[in-house]
Amino acid sequence: MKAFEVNFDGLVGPTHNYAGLSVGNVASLSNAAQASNPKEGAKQGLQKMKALHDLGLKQALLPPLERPDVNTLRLLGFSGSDEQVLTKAYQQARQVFVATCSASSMWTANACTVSPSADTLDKRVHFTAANLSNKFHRSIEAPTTSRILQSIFSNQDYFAHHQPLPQGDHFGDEGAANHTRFCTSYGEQGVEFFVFGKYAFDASQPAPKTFPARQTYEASQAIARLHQLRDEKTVFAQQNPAVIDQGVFHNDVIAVGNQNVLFYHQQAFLNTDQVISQLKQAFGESPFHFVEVPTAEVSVESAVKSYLFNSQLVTLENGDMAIIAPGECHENPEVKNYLDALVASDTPIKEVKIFDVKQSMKNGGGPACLRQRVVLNEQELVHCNQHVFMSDELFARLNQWVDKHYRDSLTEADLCDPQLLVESRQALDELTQILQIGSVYPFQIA
Ligand SMILES: NCCC[C@H](NC(=O)CCC(=O)O)C(=O)O
Repeated sequence: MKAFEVNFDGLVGPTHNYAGLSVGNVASLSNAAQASNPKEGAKQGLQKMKALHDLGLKQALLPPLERPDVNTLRLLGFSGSDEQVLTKAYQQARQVFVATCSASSMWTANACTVSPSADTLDKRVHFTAANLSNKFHRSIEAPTTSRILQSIFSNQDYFAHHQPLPQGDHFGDEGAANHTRFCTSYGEQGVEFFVFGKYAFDASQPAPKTFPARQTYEASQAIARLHQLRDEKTVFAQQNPAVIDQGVFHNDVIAVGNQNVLFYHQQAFLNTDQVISQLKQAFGESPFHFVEVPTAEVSVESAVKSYLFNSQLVTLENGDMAIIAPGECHENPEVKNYLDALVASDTPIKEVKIFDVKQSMKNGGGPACLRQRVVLNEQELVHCNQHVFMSDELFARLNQWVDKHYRDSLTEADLCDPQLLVESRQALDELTQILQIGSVYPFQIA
């Protein structure tokens, strides 16, 4: 049966902000406390979604989470009216407060790991919302993310949902940012590739020294078990700890794959030769393209600054592949030269399309972070919520919705403005109606 890769982009939320919350993520720390522009952020994201839709790709979206997260603040002992909860938290525990305001749900690559039905033993599409244990501000995302995923993919004949892995460092799971699927065509059995940062239960193994390894080997193994993947079609690889210490906090900051192409930096993996031979063996006879970017042409520093590898690698209608890259890739001469040479060389990657997603980039999220890939066959496609799919009408409707509800400047002090909470809840309530996803937010189900 014919199958498609659907990109579910995260919509930038009405309280999009820069709080400097992610140690190990260079952009997040260096832009801390700058004023953000939620309206511009949402529109940049919508432009990218519309452009991919116009290219003939299947494009959908996931709504942002409610922030500030008043419920979490209540769990932490702040009480009274919602307004009082915000004020007390801001005054008494400012850093805790800003963590509950994070823009981070927009990076839907981290929302979950998805295994297409062609790869799973029960032939259902499997979803596990990521526990995002390594960062407090992200560890509070999973419950609402799960509700949203279950609402969009509700038919249990086709879709299986697992609970997030247990919280805590040992099973730290960052979702699809550390997971890639290779295949000849999307509907056929593929190879699932899990990249982890460290072994949680074996301290004798190599691990980064300065910055945290967010994804563990044991978490990746657990996801593969839950998703009923075949051993011979699953490959686990360790990220090079040295690049984690240079700001490569997820594998998707240093590698991206699509169909039979792995585009990666020379220093991405701990044992590259072994990774290549395991992937070849799991993939079988069909041709596989390893497009390795040498350090001599693009340094790790340039890769981290430009987010070259945090591009989307997509298959166009004519079968060629295109890189959907952030504008920063054309501002960096090393990276621009590399890309110019790449599209002229003999690989399936024939085009580079540049997008301005600066509002996201300032928090360390490029085009790849902004999307969750869900491979769906024709039947699965008709059994999921149709109202989250991009169309000319939805694009126009969401731009109007952003114009109506979003501010164009937000500072830390604004985040405890009770009026902002009211505005955001109105916006999200309306959004759930536009997307017809039912009541998913804590303020709707309390
Ligand atoms: N896949 C991209 C994720 C980026 C995300 N940034 C953040 O959470 C920064 C938020 C802030 O600093 O306000 C992270 O590091 O997990």
